Amino acid sequence: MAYNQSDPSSTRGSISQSDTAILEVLIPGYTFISRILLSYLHIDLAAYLQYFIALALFGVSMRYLSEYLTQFFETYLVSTAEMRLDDELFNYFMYWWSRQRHVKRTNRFLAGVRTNGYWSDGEDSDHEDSDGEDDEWEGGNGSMSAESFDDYWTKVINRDKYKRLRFTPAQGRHYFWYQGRLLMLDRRYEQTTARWVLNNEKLYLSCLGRDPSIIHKLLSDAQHKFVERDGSRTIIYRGQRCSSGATFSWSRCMSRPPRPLDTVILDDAQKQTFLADIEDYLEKGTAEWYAEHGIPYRRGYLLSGPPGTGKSSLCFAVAGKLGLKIYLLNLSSRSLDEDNLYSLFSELPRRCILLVEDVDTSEITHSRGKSIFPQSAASKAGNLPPKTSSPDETGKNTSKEKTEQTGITLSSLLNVLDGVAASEGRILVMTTNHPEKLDDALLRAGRVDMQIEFRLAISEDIEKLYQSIYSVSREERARPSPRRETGSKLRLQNGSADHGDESKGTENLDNGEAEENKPNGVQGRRQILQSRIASLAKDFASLVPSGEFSPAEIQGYLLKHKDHPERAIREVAAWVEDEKEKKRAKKEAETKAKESEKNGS
Ligand SMILES: Nc1ncnc2c1ncn2[C@@H]1O[C@H](COP(=O)(O)OP(=O)(O)OP(=O)(O)O)[C@@H](O)[C@H]1O
Repeated sequence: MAYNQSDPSSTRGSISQSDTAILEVLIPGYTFISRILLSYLHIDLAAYLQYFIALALFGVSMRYLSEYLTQFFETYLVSTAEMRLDDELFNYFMYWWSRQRHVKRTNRFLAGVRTNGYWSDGEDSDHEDSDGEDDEWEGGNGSMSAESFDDYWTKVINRDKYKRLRFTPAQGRHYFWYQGRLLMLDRRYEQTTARWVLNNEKLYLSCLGRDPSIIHKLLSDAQHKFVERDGSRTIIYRGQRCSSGATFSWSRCMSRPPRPLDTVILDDAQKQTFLADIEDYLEKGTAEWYAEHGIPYRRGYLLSGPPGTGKSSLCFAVAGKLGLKIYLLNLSSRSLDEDNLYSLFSELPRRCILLVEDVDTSEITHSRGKSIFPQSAASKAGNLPPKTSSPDETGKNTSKEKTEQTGITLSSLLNVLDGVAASEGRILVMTTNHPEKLDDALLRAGRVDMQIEFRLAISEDIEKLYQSIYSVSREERARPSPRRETGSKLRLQNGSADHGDESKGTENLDNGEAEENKPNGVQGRRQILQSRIASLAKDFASLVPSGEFSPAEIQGYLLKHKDHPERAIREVAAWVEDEKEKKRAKKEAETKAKESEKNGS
């Protein structure tokens, strides 16, 4: 470029006016800056321009090169696993991570006290955090003096004040060693436009080399640690919107100790039939048998009966006995639509219990009056009560309205239950207080293969309930020492059921350690206690009318006297009268409300 002395712009260096204009576009303010530099510092920017351009080009090419090299490195020389927040693996990994020593040394972490996130799901946090503190409470001789309660309670309250701190890796990259290999964890929060998604997180776990086996090993180690922690607990999942916000998925909501089947009081034959049927269904070879006969491998049960009669308890106990996970589905969820329902069903594992509680509360399951399906086998056999009313008959609930209210229709539900694309291997358990409200199509054989009717407690059940509340537990009976004996709290009088003053001649097993050395030691005393309880149970059952109260109501009453079996007998007559009166009053109020509604309309 020629240097032109006559041109005033030539003072800006050996570039033409058009070049300056281009530079002005590329670097806004170039003319102004170059003039300032020239006037005050006598620096001609144009003289250095080629160096600046070369530097910029070098910078850009280095950036592209580094991006290319990083991409090349990550694609061909690094193995990476991606974990999503709504996948259980995310929890496994976080749990594993929290137990590693390097976590304590890391200087970037996310700290919080939230107990319902990641691995500490609901109840689990208690189970994980208690660290045997209950042992301290039940230690000693088992006597429950006011002082020992105060001590215990102070401890509990103090512990609850200080929620456990939880540390998880902060957003960004973390390097750590695992089995002699350097690994990298990258935690990222990804942007989402969905309003309801709070936390769209992902974890990326990488190792050097194209062989990802060390990652597989770590993840399987994490899974083992997590599953071992669960032990024999029954795990419960809930269908809910997943972190991406678009679909529904199953997320673990809690785990509970398994409930022994014999604590569910129900007609023995019914209980055994139910269990045997499920066992037969899960037996080796059954799936092949179904396939050979062209029958879809699915089984459905309907547990019906008044509230508080043990429907959910039976399902939970069976799941615990067979080690099955429970998947809870709420059909009334407004955000659940047909596609989500399909995706939830397709995600069900092969062996699990799909529990739909109170199925009648979702309007879509109600009878449509005139069923387009043939009458169910169960109804034909007379197992189901006749239908009393149909929402369609009143003209109030059309199928369109039902869809709008719940997001799914009966036909989509029927299709996921046993349509062509329906999942196989699961056990469907539906519970209801009103089987008569349910649509025939939902109850037809293939969808519901067995119905179990639960009843209000009859004398036999009442006796069993009493025994189960006051008897020494199985675990305690097996234990040689009476240290943790629940029975030790029982206040019983000598001799048979005595309805007198319990403070006189009260017998308990508080001094069990010393008693063990006596000829008729603790075991003998326990047997005596058991037979006393059995005889008291008969007395109790004779005072409670058969078939009037649910097991839940009786259990509720007994719990008020859980340490006083004889007092429970003494006061039961008054309780029965009181409850009857309440029920009468409630019924009257309902009848009046109905009548006034009738008169009003
Ligand atoms: N048959 C039973 N045997 C033992 N316990 C029972 C029984 N029925 C109810 N209970 C007790 O009553 C409580 C409620 O029981 P559960 O939830 O199983 O009743 P449900 O029939 O499912 O009630 P709902 O119809 O209202 O859902 C539980 O604490 C359970 O221990």
